Amino acid sequence: MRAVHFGAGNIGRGFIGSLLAASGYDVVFVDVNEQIVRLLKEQGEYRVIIAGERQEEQWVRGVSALNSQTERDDVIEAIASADLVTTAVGPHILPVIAPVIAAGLERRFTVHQKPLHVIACENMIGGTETLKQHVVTHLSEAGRQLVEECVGFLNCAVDRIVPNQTNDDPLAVTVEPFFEWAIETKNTIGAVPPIQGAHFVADLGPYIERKLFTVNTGHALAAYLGYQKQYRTVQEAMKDSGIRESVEQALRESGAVLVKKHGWDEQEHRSYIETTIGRFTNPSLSDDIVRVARSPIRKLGPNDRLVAPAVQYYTLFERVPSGLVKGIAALLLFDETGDAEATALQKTIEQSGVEGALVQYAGLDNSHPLVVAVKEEYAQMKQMYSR
Ligand SMILES: NC(=O)c1ccc[n+]([C@@H]2O[C@H](COP(=O)([O-])OP(=O)(O)OC[C@H]3O[C@@H](n4cnc5c(N)ncnc54)[C@H](O)[C@@H]3O)[C@@H](O)[C@H]2O)c1
Ligand SMILES: O=P(O)(O)OC[C@@H](O)[C@@H](O)[C@H](O)[C@H](O)CO
Repeated sequence: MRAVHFGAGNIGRGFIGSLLAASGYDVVFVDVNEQIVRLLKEQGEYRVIIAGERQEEQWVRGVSALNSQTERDDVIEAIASADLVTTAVGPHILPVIAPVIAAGLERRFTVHQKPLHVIACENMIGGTETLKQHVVTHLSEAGRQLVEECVGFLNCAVDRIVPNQTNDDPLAVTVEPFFEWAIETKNTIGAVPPIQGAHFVADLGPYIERKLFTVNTGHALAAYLGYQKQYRTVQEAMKDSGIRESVEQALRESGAVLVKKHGWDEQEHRSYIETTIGRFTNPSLSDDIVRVARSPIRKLGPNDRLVAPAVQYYTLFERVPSGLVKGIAALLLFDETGDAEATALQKTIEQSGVEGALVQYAGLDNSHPLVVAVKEEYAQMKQMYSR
């Protein structure tokens, strides 16, 4: 079996590539990072270090790599003969890789019409569906028809904390022990792709929301509040009792939504939250706040980790969720100059105010009670944390 995986970064090497190789796939990584591509080609293997109480190492073997910019034709051929195409590139890169995936599919259809599955492993609701929409715009009419018959685009939820890191060996990647990969079976063509350790579910909705609105919501609170208090890592921020209490408050709020909406068992969900907080405090990991806080405009989106649970909480319980509001206000204060979205967000706030940013990026009506609450919280925080 052959898998073509776009994005040989943290989650690509540290999670998806490792699980696919363990499942018997020859993994071909596709990336634009020249050094990583060269080393993967030269070495054909890399190390995953599992940072638990004991450090364990796993070797991922039998891998190769291609550069999507300079070896486009080879990427097309690899897709033509693949059984699985996966991605972990970041939501904003999906439209960038869509043309080469479409070209690979067109090439494939001229040779054979065997089933293929595509799975985008990004932190977003409907990630693979979004990728499909981008891919389809680059296909011929015949290609579009064949995609419906032969290519299963499967949404998924992917969970493993893999911090940014610099290692002596640039291919080695340190990961947390926990992982979860839930894949929706709805659009499979024939049998589900054999992936050891993945969890196949008929309806991904409850799983992606549980993950995004717990792990990523809590992470966002820790990162944006931690940034204001000038901590460097999530682990440092979580030692601050005020921040930890805000994280817990936000997760009680998003948890109330998840339990009511999806029928998750309340006790089970409480223990899911506890496990999540334990993961944030893992002393063997050092996760930069700036990584977790990255791309604040995306994270302020109406379907993302802060605004979606906050709006749903307000709709279900007719109360403003104070923890989530703190997270949104702190996000609006995130002004890291190395982050292009943070810079753009600060510019919008300068020009249109907090209200303008919430209308533009979060899709909120300016009369929504959340807008009022976020504005108040933002003003207080700005005063408290002004540097
Ligand atoms: N790191 C985590 O803890 C984690 C966990 C779960 C999900 N995710 C999700 O996985 C995705 C990737 O995150 P990450 O942390 O691995 O990021 P990353 O920056 O470490 O990796 C992204 C990789 O994509 C590559 N890339 C960029 N443009 C490309 C292109 N045009 N073609 C091919 N490759 C390209 C980059 O060079 C990089 O190697 C994101 O959607 C993220 O939300 C991350
Ligand atoms: O990848 P992002 O930018 O959507 O979110 C940052 C982190 O919260 C995220 O990468 C987590 O580490 C990951 O989602 C854990 O599974």
